[in-house]
Parts: sequence; C-alpha cells; structure tokens
Amino acid sequence: MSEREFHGQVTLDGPSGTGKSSVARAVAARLGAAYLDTGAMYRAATVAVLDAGVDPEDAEAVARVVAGARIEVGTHADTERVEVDGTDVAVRIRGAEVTRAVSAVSAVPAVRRQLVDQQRSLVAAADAVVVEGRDIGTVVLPDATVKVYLTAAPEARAQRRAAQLGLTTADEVAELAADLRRRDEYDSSRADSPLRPAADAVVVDSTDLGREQVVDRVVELARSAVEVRS
Ligand SMILES: Nc1ncnc2c1ncn2[C@@H]1O[C@H](COP(=O)(O)OP(=O)(O)O)[C@@H](O)[C@H]1O
Ligand SMILES: Nc1ccn([C@@H]2O[C@H](COP(=O)(O)OP(=O)(O)O)[C@@H](O)[C@H]2O)c(=O)n1
Repeated sequence: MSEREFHGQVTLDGPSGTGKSSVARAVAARLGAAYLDTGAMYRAATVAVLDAGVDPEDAEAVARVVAGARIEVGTHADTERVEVDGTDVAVRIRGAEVTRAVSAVSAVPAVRRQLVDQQRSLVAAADAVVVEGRDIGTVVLPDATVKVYLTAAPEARAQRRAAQLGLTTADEVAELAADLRRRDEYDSSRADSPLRPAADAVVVDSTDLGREQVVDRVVELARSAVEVRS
C-alpha cells in the first residue's frame, strides 16, 4: 500500500510531552490524512471558562459556560485554527493560565460529552484522520484502525516541553516538571475517561527514539493495518 492510500483512523494518546502533537501532524502529512488535536478543544473550552470569570473547579458553572461557547478547530496538519465564539485563541490556549486550569475543566463529564460529540462529527467528515488526545482510543473512537499510546520518561518529557517553551532556569524547569506531574495525576485519576492505554493500543516509548523514528513506526502500523484488512 502506498502511504497515501490509507483510509481510516489513527489514534495517538498519552501524557504531555511524549510527542503526540508533533508526531500526529507528521503522520497526517505522510498519510495525506486530516488531523485533529482534541487537547486544543479542551484548552479552548478553558479559555471560555476563564473569560466568564468562573472557577474551573466549579463543575456546574463550567458545564454551563462551555455549553454556551462555540468552539471551532481546524483539521489540517499544517495550519492551526482554534476559535472560541469567532475569536482566534490559537496562541492563548498554550499559555500558562490555560495550562493550569485545563485538567479541571476537562474532568467535567458534560464538557467531555459535548466535545466528544463534536470530535466524532469532525472525524466522520474525514476519510482518513489522525486524532490525538487522552481518551481517543478508549472512548472517542473505540473502533479506530490503529491505536498508539505514546509514553516517555518524565524527565525527558519535562526537558522537551521546557525546550519547546524556551525555559532555561532550573526553577522554571522544576515548575514545569511539577505541572506535568500534577496534570498526569489529575488526568489519570478522574472518573470520566481517565488517561490510560486502550487494551488494543500499541504502546510506543519515545524516551530513546527521535521524533522521525516514532513517525516511521506509526506510519508502519497504519500501513500494516490496512494490508491486514485488504
Ligand atoms: N521523540 C522525540 N524526541 C525528542 N523530542 C521530541 C520527540 N517527539 C517530540 N519532541 C519534541 O518535544 C516537544 C513536545 O512534543 P509535542 O508533540 O508537543 O508533545 P505532546 O503533544 O505529547 O505534548 C516538541 O518540541 C517536539 O518537537
Ligand atoms: N482527549 C483529551 C485531550 C486533552 N484532554 C485534557 O486537555 C489537557 C491539555 O491537552 P493537550 O494535549 O493540549 O496537552 P499537552 O500534551 O499539549 O500538554 C490535558 O492535560 C487533559 O486534561 C483531555 O482530557 N482529553
């Protein structure tokens, strides 16, 4: 099969800093597939919550605000479009304020139901798609063609994220590592759709792999899944 003949869904789940976004974009480009960043949707919902002046831990208020927000994301690997009620929030969703609050917002079941519905509609519109998040293989697309769960050692993840954000001082890196630990804990222990590998996911540990090696591995899995099917 040529890479471009892939039809189906590739899911990439895992904690922060394992390489999901960069790998998912590159795999989508290689397969000629659409790309969906579900984390960006939870981050956009968090912008709406913060702008409404609501406490991210107040589940009822969070659900109400998000139900009234229009969250739109693009599905092209090479351009990022994230909007809340028509305002571009693509830069703001990566800021520290949103990162601090996003795990609380995404633990609210009504928020998850709303965004999962939206994610499934976006996926249904694509013939081939790579979707990244925390619960894609377990909840959003349980019948996906290929499921990958990315892991990496916590120190490697913190180093990568620090380099990406241009953080250099030991204090900044320590603070970031603490934030990753806190989010891992929050995302893995929530009652609704906790972060964990699907039973049929292939676990790829990227600690000692370069980004391109991970991309090759995922493309290879997509290629063999289609060959097995045909
Ligand atoms: N295998 C890898 N080795 C080293 N750095 C990587 C690897 N994969 C991704 N990166 C880099 O690590 C940073 C975080 O990756 P990203 O894709 O944003 O992770 P995630 O979406 O899982 O949080 C980025 O700067 C990315 O280029
Ligand atoms: N499918 C998803 C995607 C993200 N999330 C939440 O959204 C947060 C941000 O996701 P992200 O993928 O942008 O995070 P990073 O890995 O980029 O740091 C996560 O910490 C989860 O709390 C989720 O609950 N379910």
